[in-house]
Amino acid sequence: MTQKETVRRILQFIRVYRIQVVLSLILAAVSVFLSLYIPILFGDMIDCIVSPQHVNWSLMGINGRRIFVLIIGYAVSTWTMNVINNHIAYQVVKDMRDQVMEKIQCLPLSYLDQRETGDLVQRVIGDIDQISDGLLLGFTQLFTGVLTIFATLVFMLVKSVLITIFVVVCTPLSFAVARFIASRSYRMFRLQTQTRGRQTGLIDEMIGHQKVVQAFDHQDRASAAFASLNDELHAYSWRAVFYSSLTNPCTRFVNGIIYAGVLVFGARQILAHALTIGGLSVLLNYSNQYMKPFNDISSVISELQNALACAARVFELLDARPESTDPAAELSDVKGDIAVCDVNFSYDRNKPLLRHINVHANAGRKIALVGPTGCGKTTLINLLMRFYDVDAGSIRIDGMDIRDVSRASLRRSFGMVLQETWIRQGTVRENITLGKPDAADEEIYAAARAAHSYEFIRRLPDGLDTVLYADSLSQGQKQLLCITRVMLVHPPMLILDEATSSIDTRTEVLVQKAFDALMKGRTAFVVAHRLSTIQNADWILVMKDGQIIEQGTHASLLAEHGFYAQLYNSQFQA
Ligand SMILES: Nc1ncnc2c1ncn2[C@@H]1O[C@H](COP(=O)(O)OP(=O)(O)OP(=O)(O)O)[C@@H](O)[C@H]1O
Repeated sequence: MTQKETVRRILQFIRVYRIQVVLSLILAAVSVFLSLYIPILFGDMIDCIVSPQHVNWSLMGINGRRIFVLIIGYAVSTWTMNVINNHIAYQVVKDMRDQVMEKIQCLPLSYLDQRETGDLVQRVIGDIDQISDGLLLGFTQLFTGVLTIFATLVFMLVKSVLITIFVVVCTPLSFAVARFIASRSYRMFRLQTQTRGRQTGLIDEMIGHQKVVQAFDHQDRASAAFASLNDELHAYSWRAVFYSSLTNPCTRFVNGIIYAGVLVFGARQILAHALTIGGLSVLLNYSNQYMKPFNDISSVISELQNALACAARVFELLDARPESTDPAAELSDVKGDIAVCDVNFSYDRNKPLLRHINVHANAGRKIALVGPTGCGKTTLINLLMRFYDVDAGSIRIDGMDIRDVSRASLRRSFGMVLQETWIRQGTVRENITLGKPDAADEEIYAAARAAHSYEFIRRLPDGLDTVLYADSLSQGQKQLLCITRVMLVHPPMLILDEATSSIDTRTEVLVQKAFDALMKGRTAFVVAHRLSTIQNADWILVMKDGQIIEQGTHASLLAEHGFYAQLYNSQFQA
């Protein structure tokens, strides 16, 4: 996305608040005008001192009162402008975040799968915050900065054309000096950071791998390398400090020269009666402040560049293609007859994964999927839930192609318990009733009893009202809670990813019992990691490299002495 396009998109978000934007711009103009007009009144006050013996007190009083009113006006306009700007930035960012969150809900899983979660979180939180900061600075500093520069020039021109030209001509000198020093100190600071990084790496290596260092008698060489890095660091640090501490005195020196020049030119104009002493004080004041908006703008520009880059990332997410449209037909009164007919699928067109998968699960049957890691078990589950669409073939439930019914009704018909248990922050009740928010306590308890979680829920300090956090429960308890959650909604079909590796034996027995209870009378696909738990499955599919290489019951597969028998024996022996 080009920068122009990004700016156009940001402006679309801002356009909604155009009244506030116009108000903010008017207030910015007022505050700039007042901030520049106040020095003129001070100049007029100086001119009230006609001679050491003669001061025009009445005019001074009038000007004093004017200054008082203008200062209050300046304070009020600046404050109001800041409040409005904050409001606009907050609202724009809120609208953006709402749109992004809405978008994430309707993105296909393939989009989310292909991206790092951290990167997406960064776009929603960090990038949008950066846009907010950029907008705020853009409104408050960029516009006022540009306006201040032009208004100062006009105000100066009115007072003295000659002095204005002098200040404008000398301004680049001050910039050149600041830039020269900044580029040198930046280079040194960068070298200093790099060297510090190398030094940290060396220390980490020496401490973290002390045994290896000693074993290879490497201490002396490591110490010498450390000392040389220390010398380098000292040299760079010294130069960095030297250059950076030069910035202030040098720019002050150049500004001082400009100031002195204005004074000399001004004195000559006073002698020629082309300027008053008050007028000169105004010009001195302006020349002193003329540089400030330039510095503000240069820092705002880098901030704005950053905000634009962040905005481009956010818009890229907003422009991602949503899931294909959903048919209106609903999957209802599901009996649970699942047929996977000659399905082919791949995440990457060049790497075929599932090939010619055929499975038929009659209603109420328990189908186990086994096979080595990466063979495609989870992928088949992803297709059943229509997180991805098949490339060829079809998946039918009670004879209906799952592409002809809404995704929501399809997913509602499946109960899913995955290895990665998802417990959200909230009470036990909120966690269990995720799929049925209006469930009565009796229903919840009945589900909990059936899922063997009743006992541990009862022992929690506030029972169903206990608030859960990420680490409140053990892995096994989390799994029991997830089973209870599914038990409560009575789905006709199940997808279970058996995870028993990090559960103690007693809880494992409970989880197994809970799974058995859950599966009673329901069609279930079980991804099995331990073959001991699926011996009673009605049908076992053995997958390898994206294909079903064997299928049958536990006994028939063992009798085949094939891959399953090999897997079973290896686990059994282990
Ligand atoms: N979202 C994805 N995008 C691209 N490739 C993927 C994606 N998910 C899985 N894969 C790849 O597809 C192959 C099958 O993965 P899958 O998760 O289905 O295997 P699995 O049999 O469930 O393995 P495990 O037992 O380890 O869970 C693997 O090579 C995996 O790297």
